[in-house]
Amino acid sequence: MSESIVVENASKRFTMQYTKTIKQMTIAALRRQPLSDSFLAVDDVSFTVEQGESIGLMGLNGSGKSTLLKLISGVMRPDAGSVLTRGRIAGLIAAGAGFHPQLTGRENLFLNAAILGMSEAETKRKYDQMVDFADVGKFLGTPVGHYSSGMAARLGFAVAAFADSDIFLADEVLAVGDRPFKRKCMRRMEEIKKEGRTLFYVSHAPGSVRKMCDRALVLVNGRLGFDGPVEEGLRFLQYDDSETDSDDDLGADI
Ligand SMILES: Nc1ncnc2c1ncn2[C@@H]1O[C@H](COP(=O)(O)OP(=O)(O)OP(=O)(O)O)[C@@H](O)[C@H]1O
Repeated sequence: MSESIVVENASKRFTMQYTKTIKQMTIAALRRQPLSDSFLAVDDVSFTVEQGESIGLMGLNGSGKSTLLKLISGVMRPDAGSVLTRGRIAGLIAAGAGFHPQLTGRENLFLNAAILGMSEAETKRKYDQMVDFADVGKFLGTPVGHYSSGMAARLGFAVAAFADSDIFLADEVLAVGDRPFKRKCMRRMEEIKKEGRTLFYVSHAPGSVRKMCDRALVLVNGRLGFDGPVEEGLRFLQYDDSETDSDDDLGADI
């Protein structure tokens, strides 16, 4: 096996600005209140993923999952440490990310495919599969700015899911999709996994992580609190099966 993702002591710091106007800054300075504060959204995180592994990235809201995914996808750079990836990366990090609101769904499909490194010929070859999967019907000719968040997610996921990639990242894409679409996404991710691609899947739903992933990473306030088997990760998180959310049975029905 070869290494697919190597994250070494990666940290990402964000700054929160408490004051916006000069007046607010002056008042804060006179009161000796801080003008801003910074914190580590990802704090000294290290792990290695082998090609073909399926990772479930879990953790409470605000624990740094999306930020870590952005570091892996290259959308953000770490302030310290390093993030190395091997091969092509595809995935959906946020619904509508990378879409141009004034371009139609069809135009955005070609644009997104090009951003993911697909040639025009490759996109044309996979066009029908992508359009079938997105299933946005007559809205394919409508500007994406008029799409609902679920529709934008469908189109984004469809392009990413059929692009050739070595690493597939999925962050909360399933959060905005309706139930049949979520099920379809889960089935497609199963296929992606079987194709030997590395899967990095952010989820709060134990059922789908159990079904999809062979390893769990759990972030706690930006730090890697757990790295190991999924069941142990769920126990670490203290996720109780009796209070599973509505997405959970999706893991069982695919
Ligand atoms: N661009 C940014 N600027 C400042 N703070 C940010 C930025 N992006 C995220 N944060 C903050 O960093 C922390 C981690 O956010 P992140 O979105 O990575 O968490 P998460 O684990 O994905 O949360 P959730 O489960 O709610 O999606 C949060 O406190 C968030 O407010």
